[in-house]
Formats: sequence, structure tokens, C-alpha cells
Amino acid sequence: MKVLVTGAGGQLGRALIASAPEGCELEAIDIADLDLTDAEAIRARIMTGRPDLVMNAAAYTAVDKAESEEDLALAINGTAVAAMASALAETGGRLVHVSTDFVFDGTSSRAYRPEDSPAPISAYGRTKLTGEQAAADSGALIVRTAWVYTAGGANFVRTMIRLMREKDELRVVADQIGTPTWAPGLATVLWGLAAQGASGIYHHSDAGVASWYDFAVAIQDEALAAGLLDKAIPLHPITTADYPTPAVRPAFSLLDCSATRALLQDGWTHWRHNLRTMLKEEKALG
Ligand SMILES: NC(=O)C1=CN([C@@H]2O[C@H](COP(=O)(O)OP(=O)(O)OC[C@H]3O[C@@H](n4cnc5c(N)ncnc54)[C@H](OP(=O)(O)O)[C@@H]3O)[C@@H](O)[C@H]2O)C=CC1
Ligand SMILES: Cc1cn([C@H]2C[C@H](O)[C@@H](COP(=O)(O)OP(=O)(O)O[C@H]3O[C@@H](C)C(=O)[C@@H](O)[C@H]3O)O2)c(=O)[nH]c1=O
Ligand SMILES: [Mg+2]
Repeated sequence: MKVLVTGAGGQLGRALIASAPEGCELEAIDIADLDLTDAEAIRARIMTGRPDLVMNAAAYTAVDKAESEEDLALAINGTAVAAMASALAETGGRLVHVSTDFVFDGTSSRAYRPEDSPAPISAYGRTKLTGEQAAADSGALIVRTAWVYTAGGANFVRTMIRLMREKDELRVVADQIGTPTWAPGLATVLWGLAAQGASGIYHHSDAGVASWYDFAVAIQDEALAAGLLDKAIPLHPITTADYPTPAVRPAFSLLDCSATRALLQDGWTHWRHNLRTMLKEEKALG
């Protein structure tokens, strides 16, 4: 099976490459190989390469910056996905696309199910919803995930550790609730769902619940235990109103992952356990 992975240098892209099943012929590309703002080039690549499967791990992920660059974000998160979907409809290839908890408005009082109505409240969320719709129209597999991190990636965990080294104290929002997700675990789920031929929308986050503040507290404790920090600093829970940002983020974005669990029937790891594993890897990277 011929598989094209986009976003090869990103958090998920690297994890997908590392866990690719035996026997698949993998082509991994990033922006230097193919700029996804060029829809014609995407089409040409798929028509020529004729992959059986495209794993689209590329995205515009700068949530705050997207507020002032929505056109660029839409080109990558929306238009590019439509171009992949339409070319694959002609070649008979399948698309696996990744989306986000930020397509929801955060007003739910229970975990979001795949079939719940999205209502994005940020530019990033709107562009990701456009991408989902383009993918869904072509019968793709769409996996929504949340709060993704991995060793060596650009993410909240590594930002927190850097700030914990630099600052005397930190203030972190405690009224945005979700679940952190370890990219290697997500990659395994994507390969697993793809192998089952799943299509439509599925959810995957790690198990458990946290606020960004809870996550920060755990990051500090575990980073101390892993020898990545040598002293603790005070961490203060604050409200979203006390931490103004260009983009509005959902207050509550738990994802109901039960349909994914039912299909895969493997273990489901609590986010804190995955955090520990990631920090060991981070320590090994030096
Ligand atoms: N990060 C998170 O917290 C979450 C992510 N997701 C979704 O998961 C998926 C993977 O995210 P993640 O791995 O964290 O993202 P990253 O930001 O780590 O990686 C994104 C990748 O896309 C590439 N890319 C960006 N612009 C272009 C372009 N114009 N042409 C080609 N490639 C481009 C980037 O290349 P370069 O680095 O060179 O710019 C990078 O390799 C995305 O769909 C994202 O929306 C969902 C929920 C949470
Ligand atoms: C650095 C920092 C952030 N925060 C807050 C801001 C924000 O509400 C929250 C998380 O900040 P970040 O900017 O790291 O997270 P953000 O980039 O918004 O994360 C999102 O990225 C996109 C791609 C997704 O799809 C989402 O699932 C989610 O992971 O923490 C603090 O409260 N204190 C701080 O010192
Ligand atoms: Mg970010």
C-alpha cells in the first residue's frame, strides 16, 4: 500500500512515520516538498503519485495568529483538503484527515460526540471545520483530537517547561477544560482506524480530563521527577478573562471517544501516563 503523509515534520507527521505499519510504501512530505497553499500542485502530486492513502497531518495550527491570517489558514486547513479529496475521488485513493476540538463552541455540558453540531468560535476552528466538510463530502476518515503534544514538538508542555525555567511564577487558565493527547498514541489510532477501513468522523484524545492549569501542575511535578526542572515555582489558577488572547478558545471541549474505543478495543491511556512517557523522551533528547 502506497501512503502519502503530509506535515511530515510536524508533531503528528513524525509520529505517523515512526509507527507506520510494516509493508507500507511511505512517502512523507512537508512544505519544502509541496506547499499546500498550491491546490494545483496538490492535485498534480496525487494524480501522478496515485497513493492508496493520504494521511493529512499538515495544518495551520497557530490559533492566535489565525485570527489575523484567516485566508492563509483557510488555504491550508480548508482549500488544500478539498483539493486532496477531489483528486483522491478520481484516483480511488482514501483520505485520512485530522481535525480539532476547536470546531466546537464549548457550551456543552457533556463530552462532544462525533455527530454533535460544530460551531467554531475562532478563525482556526472555522478553517478546520471547512476542511472537515470537504473531507466528509468525499467519504474520508476524519479524526478530531485535542491538545496534542510530543517530545521535540511545538506544544504547551514544552512552552510550560521553558517558562518554568525562566520565570518566578506562572498564571495558567483553569476554566478551559479538555484532554491532552500524546501524538504517538494518536498516530496509532489513525493507523488502526485506517486499517479497519473506517470512514466518517471519530474522536480521539487521551483518557481523563484536565484544565490547562491542571495540565501545567502535572507538567511541573512530572518534569521535576524526570530531572527536567530543578526547582518548583508557584503556579496560579486564573480565569480566561485574566489571560486575554486574540482567539477565543472553547471553555469545555471534552471529546467522547467511545465509538473509537469500541472499534479499536485496545488499551486507552490516561493523559498523565503519556505525559510521563513524553517527558522521559524529552529528557533523552537532552
Ligand atoms: N497541535 C494541537 O494541539 C492539535 C492539532 N490538531 C490537528 O492535528 C493535526 C496535526 O497537528 P500537529 O502535528 O500538532 O501540527 P504541527 O503544527 O506540529 O505540524 C503541522 C505541519 O504542517 C506543515 N505545514 C504548515 N503549513 C504548510 C503548508 N503551507 N504546506 C505544507 N505543509 C504545511 C508544517 O510545516 P512547517 O513546520 O514547516 O510549517 C508542519 O509540518 C492538524 O490537523 C491539527 O489541526 C488537532 C487538535 C490539537
Ligand atoms: C503560555 C500560557 C498559556 N496559557 C493559556 C492560553 C490558552 O488558553 C491555553 C493553551 O495555550 P496554547 O496557546 O499552548 O494552546 P493552543 O495553541 O490554543 O492549543 C490548541 O491548539 C490547536 C492547534 C488545537 O487544535 C487545540 O486542540 C489546542 O491544542 O493556555 C496560560 O493561561 N498561561 C500561560 O502562561
Ligand atoms: Mg498553539
